[in-house]
Order: sequence, then C-alpha cells, then structure tokens
Amino acid sequence: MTFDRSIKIAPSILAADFANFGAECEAIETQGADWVHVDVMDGHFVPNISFGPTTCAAIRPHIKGVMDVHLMIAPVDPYIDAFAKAGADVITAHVEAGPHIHRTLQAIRGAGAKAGVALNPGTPAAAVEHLLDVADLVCVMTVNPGFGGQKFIDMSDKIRTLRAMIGDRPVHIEIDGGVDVNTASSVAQAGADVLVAGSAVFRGGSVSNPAPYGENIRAIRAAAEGVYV
Ligand SMILES: O=C(CO)[C@@H](O)[C@H](O)COP(=O)(O)O
Repeated sequence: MTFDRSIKIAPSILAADFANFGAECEAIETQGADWVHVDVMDGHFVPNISFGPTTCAAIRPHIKGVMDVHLMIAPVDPYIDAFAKAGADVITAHVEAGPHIHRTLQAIRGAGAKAGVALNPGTPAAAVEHLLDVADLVCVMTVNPGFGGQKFIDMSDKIRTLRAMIGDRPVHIEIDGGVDVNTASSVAQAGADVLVAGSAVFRGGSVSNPAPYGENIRAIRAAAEGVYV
C-alpha cells in the first residue's frame, strides 16, 4: 500500500447484499471504488452485530485493492492476528475501546497491517495527539457507530485540527458515516482523504445492475474534489 493524499472512496459493505458479499466487492471495485471498507461490530462496543474474521477471509479473494477493516469491538487485541491473517490491509481500532490504544496500534503494525485509530463524535482530536507516530490512519466518525444510514454529524473542526496535527506525516484522515454528495465536499475541504460511504454508494444498484454504484462513486468523488456533476 503506497501513501498519497488523493481522494479515495471506500464503500462500506454494511450497505451491501449480505447474501452476496463476494460479488458486491467485485462490483464496487469494477465501478471505481478505491478501498473496500468492512465494518466489524460486536454487539458490545456498539449496539449491533455484523461479521468477523471468517467473513473477511471469505471476501478477501474478491477484493483486488485495499481491504479496510474497521473494528467496532472491545476488546481488540485478542482478535488482531485473526483479522491480519484474514488479509486486512488496514485494521482500525477505536480509541474508546480500551486503555492501551498505543499498544494496540503497535500490535496491528506488528501483525503486518496498517494501523488505524478511530474517534467517536464525542472524542476530541487531542486523544490521538501522542499516537500519530504509531498510526497510519485516523478515522473520524461522523455518526455514532453501529448502524449505516444515519444522519451526518459535522466534525469539520475536528478534521481541521487533525490535519494540522498530522502535518507531513504519512497518516490518512478517513471520514465514516453519512458521507454523500452533500457532505463529501466539506470533509474533503477540511483535510480528509478517505471517504467511507455505505448507503450513498449502494443506493439504487445491485450486483445485476451495478452501474448506479459507479454513478454514486463518481458523484461523491466529484463533490469531494470540488467538481460538481
Ligand atoms: O461504521 C459505520 C457505522 O457504524 C459506517 O461505516 C457506516 O456503515 C457508513 O454507512 P453510511 O452512513 O454511509 O450509510
């Protein structure tokens, strides 16, 4: 995985057809997705249950690019190796998920993946200030995690603060929750480069009619890059 700050669209398969993950991953990549975002939920850290490392391993052969795994679980550390072995390129853990996030990020890198740290809407940017040398990505939640299709919460100030804090370090800023053609521009302007979008990408399409996925991805990308279509 090489680092750059260009806009990357990462569809969340939480909004895909759960009976057809492999084909859905292939469809979104064919339609222009840069990364595939995989939301892992445990029914404990967040009030919803999605899937685990076995599902990640099953979809891995259907993803040519980056598999971006967002762990909404606590504890995290006992499961890092399983997600790394499942083929995750990026593993993101929440700063709120345990007392030793620095150790967790080191363990993710030690397992051979890029290390991401996520911040819930109520957690300030300062929570990652001393983690930026052990992190490859900071994920700013723009919804309270647990469900797709929620209303976007404006975190522009936090994104700007993080962007300044990161400086020249090769650390991505990812935005997750409620990203669509209306919200992509403000988060990109504030300094985000990875935009996770679930419902706004999968809306209107299917594996047998994937063209809307491409239209949705292009529209979000254009909004983020400042060129409205
Ligand atoms: O992690 C989460 C929710 O917890 C997100 O990845 C959502 O799944 C994004 O979905 P939309 O808000 O784009 O529908």
